[in-house]
Amino acid sequence: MAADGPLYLGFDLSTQQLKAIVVQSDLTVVSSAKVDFDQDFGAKYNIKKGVLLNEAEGEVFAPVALWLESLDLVLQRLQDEKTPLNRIKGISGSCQQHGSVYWSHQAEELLAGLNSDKSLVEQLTPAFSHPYAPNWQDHSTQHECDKFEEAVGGAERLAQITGSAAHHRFTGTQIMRLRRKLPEMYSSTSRISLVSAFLASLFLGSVAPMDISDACGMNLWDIPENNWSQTLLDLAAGGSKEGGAELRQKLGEVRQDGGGSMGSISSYFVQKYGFSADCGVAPFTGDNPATILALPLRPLDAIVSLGTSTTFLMSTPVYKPDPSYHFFNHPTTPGQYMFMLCYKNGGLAREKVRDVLPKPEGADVWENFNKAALATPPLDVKAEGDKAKLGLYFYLPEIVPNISAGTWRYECNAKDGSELQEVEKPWPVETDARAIIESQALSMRLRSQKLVHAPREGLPAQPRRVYLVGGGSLNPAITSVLADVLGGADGVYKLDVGGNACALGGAYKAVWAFERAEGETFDELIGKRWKEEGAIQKVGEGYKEGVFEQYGEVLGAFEEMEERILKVARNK
Ligand SMILES: Nc1ncnc2c1ncn2[C@@H]1O[C@H](COP(=O)(O)OP(=O)(O)O)[C@@H](O)[C@H]1O
Ligand SMILES: O=C(CO)[C@@H](O)[C@H](O)COP(=O)(O)O
Repeated sequence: MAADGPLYLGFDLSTQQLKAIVVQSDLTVVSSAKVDFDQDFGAKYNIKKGVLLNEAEGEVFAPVALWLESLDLVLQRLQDEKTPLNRIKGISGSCQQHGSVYWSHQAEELLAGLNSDKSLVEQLTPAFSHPYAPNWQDHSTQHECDKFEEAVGGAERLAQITGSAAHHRFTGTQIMRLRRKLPEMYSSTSRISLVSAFLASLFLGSVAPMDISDACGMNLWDIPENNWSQTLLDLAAGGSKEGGAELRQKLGEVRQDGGGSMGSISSYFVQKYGFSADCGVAPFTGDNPATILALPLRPLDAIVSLGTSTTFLMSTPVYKPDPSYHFFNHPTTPGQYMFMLCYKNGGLAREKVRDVLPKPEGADVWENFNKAALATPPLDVKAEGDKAKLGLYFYLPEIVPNISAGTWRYECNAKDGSELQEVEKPWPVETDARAIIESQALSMRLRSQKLVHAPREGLPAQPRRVYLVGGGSLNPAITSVLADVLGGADGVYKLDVGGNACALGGAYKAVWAFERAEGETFDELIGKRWKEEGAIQKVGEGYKEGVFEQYGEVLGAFEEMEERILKVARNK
């Protein structure tokens, strides 16, 4: 670490962890720390994988107090690492998307008057009108989703307005349901923050405005009009104009600039952890928008984030919304958009398949899963004439396609996907290891095919580079199978920070926010300072002629399998 010069701090408040990462102006990482919610606070808050469940209603939520305690703990851990917090010039971060935090009428006063001799949790509990934040895995809002689509004339139209069809986890539908279920809580709420604005507010000592990219995860922000949708605000607030106006106040302004400073850090952090009083707080954003800031992403590059959720991300100048995926404003660059696919059945679903296999004797819990995945050929086609195997492994109700929990196994002709039929009895558990990764990747390939074109003459349409991030990117078998299906004309790369990509994106956002020259874009500034060497590692050649096409042959059958399952679900 250089002995002087400014440092920047990035956070990631995701489902299972709070991570912090400190970088220099030249983007070198100098320090990091993390709190694992289950390990550090599992017993105290009775959480599993970071959340609490009310299965009867499909509710998934996290205690806000857990996050307050985790923030003090992660800062203490950074201090224990001897991180020179006094040199931190700016803070930003990334947080799980869609979650909402409900502030009470005392919030501003309590945030402004924090005493550094006490902890955040001791002082801020009365600052919230609701002790829980709905989590993105919540699926309690089907009724509200139907109302959102009805209100504007269907899923297609809602996607044109807000960038997405109605989704269970999106904040507008969550607010609408909570207002109906807990009217007193709603009326004693002064402000509602997304998780990103909540964490920024703690640092700012005042409720922070929402971020222009994260606001697109609510089904309330009209992207083409660049304003809240009055129709949707009115609906979420119970159907009246007065209700809609009140909700607009609770949500507050959306900050249009992803950079700059929103103000300096609260004296609580200066006194308790030795931050400089000049340290500034930049807007925080969602974890997926921050992931596309972890490296200079070029058009046709794709990022696959293998966290608790699996997401597929691309940056694009064209706004082409569709009900089966999401568009968000880009977190730093006006006129650019982020394309996203999001799956609930990501890391946890792969763990379920892993746990059916015999437990490995060594320390690597993934050993047997990986052996099985790599020993199985693509689609389990071992010889000419073998049927291709396709499965769906939804341990939680899925987002796209909107299918309830279940597992399905089908076979079809490997040459053209014809003669698709459900298999009578499950195939060996070893086959599932490769099939679940293939299934997740086929879904991404199917839904992103309209956004990609041939990177070079003579190649089929596919991404140029595929970057893998998140916990699952540490796994060589998962990365290899994903690469077989998705291609990637210039190879498949893993970000060397593994599970820390969005925290790093948050830290880079802070660098740009405070060091940008007049008019300098994020990509210009980061592009100049980012060195490929040491930041990314090539983990696969990507496009494999023959194998890529083999998966292409069954893409139609995969889509048909989903449609058949959806039809059965609809007729139930
Ligand atoms: N070696 C590994 N192989 C496969 N999956 C892994 C490995 N290490 C971590 N994971 C997965 O990564 C997930 C957590 O990823 P992370 O990006 O830290 O999550 P989040 O940001 O959602 O909290 C876990 O659910 C776990 O399944
Ligand atoms: O719901 C979404 C995106 O729409 C999730 O991607 C969440 O943003 C949380 O992600 P993790 O990082 O915890 O997996």
